Amino acid sequence: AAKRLYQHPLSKYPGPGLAALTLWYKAYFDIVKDGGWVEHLEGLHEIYGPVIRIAPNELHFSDPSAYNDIYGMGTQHTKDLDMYSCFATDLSVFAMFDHHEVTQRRNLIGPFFSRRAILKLEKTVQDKIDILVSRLLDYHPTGKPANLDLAFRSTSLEVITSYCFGKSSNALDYKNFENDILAAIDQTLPMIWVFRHFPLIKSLLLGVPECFASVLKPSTVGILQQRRQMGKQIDDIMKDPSSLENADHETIYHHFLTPQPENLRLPPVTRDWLLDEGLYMRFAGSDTVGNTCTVAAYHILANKDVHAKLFKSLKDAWPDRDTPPSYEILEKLPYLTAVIKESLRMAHGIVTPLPRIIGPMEADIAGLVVPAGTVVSMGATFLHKNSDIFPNPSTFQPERWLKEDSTMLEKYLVSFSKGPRSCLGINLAWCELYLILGTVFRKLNLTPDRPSIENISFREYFVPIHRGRHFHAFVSPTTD
Ligand code: HEM
Repeated sequence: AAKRLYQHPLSKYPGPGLAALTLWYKAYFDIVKDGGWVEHLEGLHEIYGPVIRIAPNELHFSDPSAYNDIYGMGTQHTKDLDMYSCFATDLSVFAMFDHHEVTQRRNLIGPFFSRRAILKLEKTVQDKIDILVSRLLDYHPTGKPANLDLAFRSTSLEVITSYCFGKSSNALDYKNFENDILAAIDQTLPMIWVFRHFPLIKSLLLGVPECFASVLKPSTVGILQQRRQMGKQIDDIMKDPSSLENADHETIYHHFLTPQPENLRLPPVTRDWLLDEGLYMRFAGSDTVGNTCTVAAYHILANKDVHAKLFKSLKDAWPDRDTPPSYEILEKLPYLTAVIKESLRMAHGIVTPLPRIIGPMEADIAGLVVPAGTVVSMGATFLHKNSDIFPNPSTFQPERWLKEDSTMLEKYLVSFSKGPRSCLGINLAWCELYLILGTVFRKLNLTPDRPSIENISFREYFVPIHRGRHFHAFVSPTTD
């Protein structure tokens, strides 16, 4: 213990003594304080300053310049598998750490999510959003409020499932948007910190047949069912790849199963790889977009001026309700763009600081020389809530993105992270955000039933899990 405290290369960094001694310090906030680590970390930075030793071998930074040093273009620090393996999708690109393999895999998947590819499949996305709008309008005659949280997450789940797999998840067809896949995510997500700190529990619970899991830990049954269902889909495709010819559009399976040029020397396609990739993509593509839309709707509806301005700019660009403009027209609307950027800033994307292992050499992070092998991170919330960069950070102000010098702010908007491991789905995400928020706020009048900051404050489980009751609103059509 004395060695860790006084002779370790990180001994000179400030932080709680217990954190320097043991990983259980963090585990306590993750598990016992129920996703309370980031909130605690904010308090630690107020006490100890911009760099803290948060575990025996880990530093967390809050100095804005650290973000680029850790994650920016040209960095080669690897992902820390101690954290990334808690998602049980070890073979997906998301959990890969070898720099060379990551580049190969990203080059393989990247074109499927390129802007060109997204523009080609814009109609798939718009069709799903039209279903969302019509499902929300079903609430109008009932006088009951709709659960917007589930409605948005179901939409993004449906988009990613159709886009990637060429199959509908039917997520939008369920009563009150309560579908099995989101239920499985909601039940399993709060387990990730248990899986992280007790990897044996993960192997045990995810390795047993569903019938045993239902006895051991019923909340993991959903995820096992999802694995089984997606596994079956993959088996069918691998058995008969020609079945892909019937799909309406290109899917990730087309992409993965198309023979790659010899010189890429990619490892052979396996069922386990396709399964991990598919499961991760469905998770990455659903909650992130859905949460951002919920945060956007909450703030737009809480700010009458913002709502009025947004509606006016949408109506000017989209005079006839029944003739929607294309994504390329919507993305040119300055006010809608500012609303989306501000929503991304306040929703944060992924709220857990993303851990990287310094290497292969020591590195300069925010002016400090950090030894190779050290785990470092900086959470997006620490940039997004920095009042020197974003004055009044807890106020929703799309206008901050419309000022002359606002392009300067872009580099501090890190919801999609930056650099070699930044979000692969960013083009799809932007397209969805424009089409969902544009369509919903052009076509619907929403009135929150019980707005409260609880609806969007969060517990940190990689993505934010909003506290309290989901955000609900009464729905009626706009008349002009
Ligand atoms: C508003 C929506 C989204 C946000 C805020 C977001 C955010 C992020 C962030 C912060 C990362 C980096 C994670 C890390 O370093 O561990 C990431 C990675 C990733 N995202 Fe997204 N994402 C969004 C939507 C999507 C969508 C729609 C997809 C489509 C499938 C997607 C696919 C991925 C993938 C595959 C990675 C892993 C990349 C890698 O590890 O190299 N994301 N995303």
